[in-house]
Amino acid sequence: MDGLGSRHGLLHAVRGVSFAVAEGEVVALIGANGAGKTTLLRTVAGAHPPAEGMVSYDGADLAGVPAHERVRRGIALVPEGRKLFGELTVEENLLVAGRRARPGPWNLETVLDAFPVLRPLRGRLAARLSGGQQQATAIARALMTNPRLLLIDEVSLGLSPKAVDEVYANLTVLRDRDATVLLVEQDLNRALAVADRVICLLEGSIVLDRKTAAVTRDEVVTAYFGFARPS
Ligand SMILES: Nc1ncnc2c1ncn2[C@@H]1O[C@H](COP(=O)(O)OP(=O)(O)OP(=O)(O)O)[C@@H](O)[C@H]1O
Repeated sequence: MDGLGSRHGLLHAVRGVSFAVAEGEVVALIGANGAGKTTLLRTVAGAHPPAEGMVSYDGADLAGVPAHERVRRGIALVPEGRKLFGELTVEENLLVAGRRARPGPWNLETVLDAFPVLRPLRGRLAARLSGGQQQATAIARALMTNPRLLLIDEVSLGLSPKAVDEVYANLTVLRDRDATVLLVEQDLNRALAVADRVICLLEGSIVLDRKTAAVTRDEVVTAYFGFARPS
């Protein structure tokens, strides 16, 4: 994306954001509450209109391309709150997403192989899952579309530590399979552990964009809060 900005009315939630995600890269987007992470992800997915700048994908400007067409081109969003169909089973949620899937390696069987925690739950109503199981189902559902870019909002928000461990085990599987992922994570340690690169937003702008191997936790914390902590 290049010079991307998004607004909520008068509020300039995302300002002049430029970065590219390379194929096979896992990028963690971090920042304090209200930094603009969700708005940025939704703008990339086509769920929120940009106010300026552009999102390009595969060399094409996505201006005016609706969200469903972005899914067809390979951009899948796992939204905040997961948004599963509560009255459908896990398997039905996955199959609905797979109905108009792009060709690719992911189908019901390969997704259940990758996320074995879901196999015994496939007949359970989504509304009856725990938070961690719902997040795993939401990520699995996005995979069913065979995305080339997976956007995951608030990976661990509201989950127990054990559930977060399980979801991150699934993400590690994806990373090892060279999936391209842009995820939003509040938990710095988790973000730094799973991502190849970390981007920190502060009040809508990028204040840090580095490979995780080349950044210290202190540098990330300073960028996150916008100032260095007194020692
Ligand atoms: N629908 C909306 N209407 C008005 N303002 C909004 C709306 N959604 C978000 N905002 C505002 O836009 C700014 C950025 O919000 P956003 O949700 O993108 O941040 P975030 O970094 O994802 O934060 P959080 O971790 O709290 O979700 C915040 O000031 C927020 O209050």
